[in-house]
Amino acid sequence: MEVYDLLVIGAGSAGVRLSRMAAATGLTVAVVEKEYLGGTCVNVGCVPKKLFVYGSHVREDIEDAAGYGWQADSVKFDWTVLRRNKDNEINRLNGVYRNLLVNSGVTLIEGEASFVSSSETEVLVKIKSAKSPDSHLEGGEGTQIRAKKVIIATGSTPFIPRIPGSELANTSTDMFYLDKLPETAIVWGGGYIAVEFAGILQGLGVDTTLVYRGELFLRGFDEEVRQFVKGEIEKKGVKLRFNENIESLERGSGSEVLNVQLSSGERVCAGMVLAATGRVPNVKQLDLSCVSVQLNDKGEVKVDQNFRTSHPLIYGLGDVIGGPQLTPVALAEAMALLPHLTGGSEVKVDYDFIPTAVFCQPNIGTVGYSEEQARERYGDIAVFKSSFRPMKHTMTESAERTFMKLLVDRASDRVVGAHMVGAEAGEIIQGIAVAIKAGATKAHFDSTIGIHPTAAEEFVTMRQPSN
Ligand SMILES: Cc1cc2nc3c(=O)[nH]c(=O)nc-3n(C[C@H](O)[C@H](O)[C@H](O)COP(=O)(O)OP(=O)(O)OC[C@H]3O[C@@H](n4cnc5c(N)ncnc54)[C@H](O)[C@@H]3O)c2cc1C
Ligand SMILES: NC(=O)c1ccc[n+]([C@@H]2O[C@H](COP(=O)([O-])OP(=O)(O)OC[C@H]3O[C@@H](n4cnc5c(N)ncnc54)[C@H](O)[C@@H]3O)[C@@H](O)[C@H]2O)c1
Repeated sequence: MEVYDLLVIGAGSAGVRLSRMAAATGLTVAVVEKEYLGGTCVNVGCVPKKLFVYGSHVREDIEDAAGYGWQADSVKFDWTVLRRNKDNEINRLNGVYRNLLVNSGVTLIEGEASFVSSSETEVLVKIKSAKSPDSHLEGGEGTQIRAKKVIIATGSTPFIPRIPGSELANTSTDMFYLDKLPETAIVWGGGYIAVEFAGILQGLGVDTTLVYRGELFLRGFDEEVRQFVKGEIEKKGVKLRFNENIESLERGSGSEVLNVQLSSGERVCAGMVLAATGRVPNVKQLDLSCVSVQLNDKGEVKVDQNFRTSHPLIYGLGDVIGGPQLTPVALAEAMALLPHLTGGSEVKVDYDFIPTAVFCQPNIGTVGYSEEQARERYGDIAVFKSSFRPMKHTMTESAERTFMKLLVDRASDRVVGAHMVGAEAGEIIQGIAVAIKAGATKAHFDSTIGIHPTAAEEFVTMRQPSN
């Protein structure tokens, strides 16, 4: 039996990047994948989600067109077309990932991996599920693989709180494969997935209510951003119920409707409940106890700063080790681990100033500290902000507004946070993130000439602090 230099478990964002980069250095690499190439991001995450966001926004684009003289009298939406075109695009991407791996010389193994045992020099892994008949992948039921090093890159999976009837709830994964859309939906949760899917569903014509147990959703984001987003989402027609939770679900007799018991005592009906209540690391099927890999108190694979687990030959990367659950972070971790495996010069992942976007409608783009965090860290903070009607909507009926905010450490003049809620906020904040990461000061922002007429130019023209 061949002994691979490296066996990667999981062909998601982290696993694919690591395996092909490692194979390019001449190591013999195998990757085991149980479900789909590209992992969560490509199949049931970032990519199809963003396609759905685009799809759902078309409704507003059509409404806005009237202000510019375009008449669209007969407008119809067909979910099956959106879903099918999305599926085709994801299939295309699966093929791209397959080619990337194969062309890099990586051996693809289809199946679910679990640990068997280890010695001082090798780890033994077995493949549980059988290979599908039309698969071009190697492996199959009972295959055992030996490797000098193993990488756990198994990602995470949706978590649904245990309540009576929780099996009736859908997860974000289910949302990508629905046969039809319901007329009404309750989105349960207040994080990224909840606000993104509330926007998608409402935009596609589903009467949507978001139920969140806390005071205000998007915990951890800048308080004013959260308040602003609340207002904007409400304008789009999503009903927001905060300080509310779901206690049980029950199928209504003879109907497709669910009866939903809320913590306030009210009982409501919905065609669907989407549990957007967080994710848990994929570790259950790995039989980690066979190799004494330890988990932390959140059930994530515990690693040191070089991504090594408690076992010297086993490493962890991406969602399964906790930290920010974002694809670019998983990729950065893979690139930082590579030199440890290949003897290259050290690369560290810098977890400060990671930019992120929430693809609610309008988008949030953010980098650096919230005002609350910045005050705690730096003390004296100058706050620059602006809220305005975007130029596009001076000619439409839309009431959508844009919000921007810069936070400056008064002692050093360094910009330590930039936040935006508005169209293409993610696109705009990516550029600002480079400046902030490079240590740009407010003086640098002020001396940068704007691009006119854009919304983004506001970031270099805010002169008067609000405090
Ligand atoms: C709905 C949704 C939207 C998202 N949107 C964004 C976004 O817009 N931007 C962003 O940056 N991030 C987004 N994310 C997060 C992003 O998808 C993850 O952070 C990223 O995919 C993590 O990569 P990973 O390699 O750690 O894990 P994954 O991509 O999940 O890959 C893990 C792979 O391991 C496989 N696997 C698991 N166990 C085994 C086993 N025992 N044997 C073999 N294979 C196994 C899985 O099938 C999977 O393919 C989103 C997530 C979700 C759920
Ligand atoms: N645009 C993006 O980059 C993007 C998009 C989607 C997801 N993601 C990543 O995926 C991760 C997971 O997303 P998510 O939205 O599922 O998780 P999350 O952690 O962001 O939000 C989970 C929500 O569920 C609520 N919740 C948890 N347990 C609950 C319970 N028992 N009862 C009621 N409510 C409960 C929490 O209060 C929280 O509001 C995110 O943290 C993010 O890193 C990123």
